[in-house]
Amino acid sequence: MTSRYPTLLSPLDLGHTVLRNRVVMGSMHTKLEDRLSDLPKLAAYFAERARGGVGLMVTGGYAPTWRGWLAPFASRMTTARHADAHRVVTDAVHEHDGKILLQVLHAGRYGYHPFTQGASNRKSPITPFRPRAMSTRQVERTVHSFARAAQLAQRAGYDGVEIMGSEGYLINQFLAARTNDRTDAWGGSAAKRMRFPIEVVRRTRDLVGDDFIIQYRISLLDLVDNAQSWEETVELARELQDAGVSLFNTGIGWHEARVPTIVTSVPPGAFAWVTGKLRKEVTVPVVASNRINRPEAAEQILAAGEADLISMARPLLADAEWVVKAAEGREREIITCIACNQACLDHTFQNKRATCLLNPRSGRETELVLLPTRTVKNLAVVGAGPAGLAAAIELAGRGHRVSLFEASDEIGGQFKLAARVPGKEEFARTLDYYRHMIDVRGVTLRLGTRATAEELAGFDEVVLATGVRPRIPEIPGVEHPKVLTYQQVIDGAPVGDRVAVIGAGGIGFDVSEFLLHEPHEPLDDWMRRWGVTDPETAPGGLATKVKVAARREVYLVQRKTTALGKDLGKTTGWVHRTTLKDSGVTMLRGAEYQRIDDEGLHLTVGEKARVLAVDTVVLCAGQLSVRDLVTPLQERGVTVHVIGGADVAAELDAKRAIKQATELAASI
Ligand SMILES: Cc1cc2nc3c(=O)[nH]c(=O)nc-3n(C[C@H](O)[C@H](O)[C@H](O)COP(=O)(O)OP(=O)(O)OC[C@H]3O[C@@H](n4cnc5c(N)ncnc54)[C@H](O)[C@@H]3O)c2cc1C
Ligand SMILES: Cc1cc2nc3c(=O)[nH]c(=O)nc-3n(C[C@H](O)[C@H](O)[C@H](O)COP(=O)(O)O)c2cc1C
Ligand code: SF4
Repeated sequence: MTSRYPTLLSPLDLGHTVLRNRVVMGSMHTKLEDRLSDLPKLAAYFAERARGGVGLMVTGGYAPTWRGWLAPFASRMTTARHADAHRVVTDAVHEHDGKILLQVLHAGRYGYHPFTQGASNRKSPITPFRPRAMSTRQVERTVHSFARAAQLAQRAGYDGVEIMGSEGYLINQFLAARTNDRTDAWGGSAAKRMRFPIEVVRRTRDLVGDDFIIQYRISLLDLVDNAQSWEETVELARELQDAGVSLFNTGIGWHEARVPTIVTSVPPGAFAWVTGKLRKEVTVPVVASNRINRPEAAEQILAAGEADLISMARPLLADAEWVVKAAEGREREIITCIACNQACLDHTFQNKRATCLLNPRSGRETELVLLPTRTVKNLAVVGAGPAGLAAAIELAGRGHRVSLFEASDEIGGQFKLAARVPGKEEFARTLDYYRHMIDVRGVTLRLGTRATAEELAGFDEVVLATGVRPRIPEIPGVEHPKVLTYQQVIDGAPVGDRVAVIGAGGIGFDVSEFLLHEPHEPLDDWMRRWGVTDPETAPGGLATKVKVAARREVYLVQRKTTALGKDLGKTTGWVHRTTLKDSGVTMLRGAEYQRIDDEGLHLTVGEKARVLAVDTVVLCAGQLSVRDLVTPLQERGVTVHVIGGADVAAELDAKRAIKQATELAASI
């Protein structure tokens, strides 16, 4: 059978070694790196991906000195003891013919601790700690520490290292005038600012010899002011190549940049063009990165000559078998990363282990194990939202006989609504995956069937995943025809030009986006809206933002006095807030609702009475669990498990729903 992905799945000869395909698993700090005692779990995590066919993997960032830590006691590679402990990881990967690089990352002023050092003492806007400027001697020692970390990685059995030169960490802090005001040999001109990474690579190559991969993650778009020009980036790349780099990986945007680079609303493949620009300037292979999650897209980027390899970080967190599924023509079985960040990057910021919303086994390979069942049961799952879908396919995967009841004529529940929100279009892939897996695993799907206690009583056990319904707040006039629930709006009910959205949780934000913008925004429009441009025309690729005309006048209102959107994800909330602000949405907090009538929504904000003269009021005021089958089933003596929104009606919590479903499936 000829592959649909001839380039993606073709080997790449690096001279001293051959990569079995063009798929790179990008670096992700999962928190399993931080303690040596967790390395067997990290080994299992990488082993699954090596078994799944990934060509080359990169670990999360390891600091080359303790001052270079991302956070106190985070991962570092500084002693022979560390190196020897890593054998378990490299052996596990090699056993499955994979290859793995250790990422060396010095956080510089991004270190979240009081002992940070930087090229200068300029504080970053995203951490509370002011770094100390390194002395000339400290700079030299730090250069050596990078090379020493690489040497230790070699001792540990790694196939190479990735040197982290992007996202605003120490290396960028040397490269950019905005963070380097040194007057010694390491600053003062573009050439002197480049010296640090060039020396790092040169000394690393000297210590590790020729037969060891040095991948350098180069910042192609800094997306901050006073950053590198494209000429400087090209000059740097050429110097690094001469110093011994084997491959270039792409880095996009410093962490302090106010341009989204990895969230769902970033169009897939958004930055491949800039990797393509670099590819024309160097002779070593280059890797495209960020928001590439499907095999067709990866193949297209390679076929267009924009890159030699494709990095996927979160997509391979979501599905360890991504490569083998693509190779075998089982694309619809791929759990496609939807770039929600909810269980990966948001966890990192909460100091929790990274996993995946869609795949709770990820990062817990040795802990959440779904084995074939010894006692086949006849099970009913009620509700085909994320909780019921995950429960049904995982139970069937273990060998149980599963019937899945869904009252409506489509699967998806609330998640189906999410997929219609502009910027969340990819959520539809999740539903396609479940639709397909229902067939693959032989689940009996009964659409358009509202399950009753009588028919459910015949099953061995029942999983209730009946989800949530919108909560209707007690506001006089709430029954006025201009009032709609979020569900009615997203289902297509007519909405006027001026709208008040009651409730500024995740759904309130999403409904506002739904009312303001068209889905499937073209890449060019997205770039203009966020001020992303060709770095040849503006240093760092940062241009002035262009406003997009909003389709409606929207008021987003909440009772709470806290900032709107405060409870949205740490890594995604600011994107939603900025989008709505840029679209002219009026945000009101501390509102007391008085009534709704022909005039509009009457409220008081502080002591002041106001009328929002709107045509439509949309209720996004929370949800209630649907649990009407619990008692009738229990009265019949049926074993009932309640999961997902039916258990706890939390907003935007498919993560909890799917995790609970998968854990339940492992236990029945
Ligand atoms: C606009 C919007 C955006 C969202 N965005 C996100 C997001 O970005 N991230 C996130 O994590 N979450 C998001 N969510 C929330 C997420 O969709 C829910 O947390 C999730 O769907 C809850 O899953 P569930 O399976 O428990 O319930 P539901 O999705 O409510 O599904 C329950 C299903 O049960 C069916 N049912 C009920 N009673 C019966 C019965 N007696 N017989 C048969 N079927 C029955 C219903 O028809 C429904 O299909 C969003 C929700 C909305 C509305
Ligand atoms: C949980 C998490 C941790 C990450 N840690 C690192 C890291 O340690 N070093 C690094 O270079 N990039 C890190 N990244 C960024 C990824 O390498 C990658 O650039 C980003 O996720 C976008 O690519 P993707 O869409 O393929 O996931 C991390 C990303 C996530 C989600
Ligand atoms: S949690 Fe969301 S962003 Fe992270 S890997 Fe899973 S689907 Fe992708």
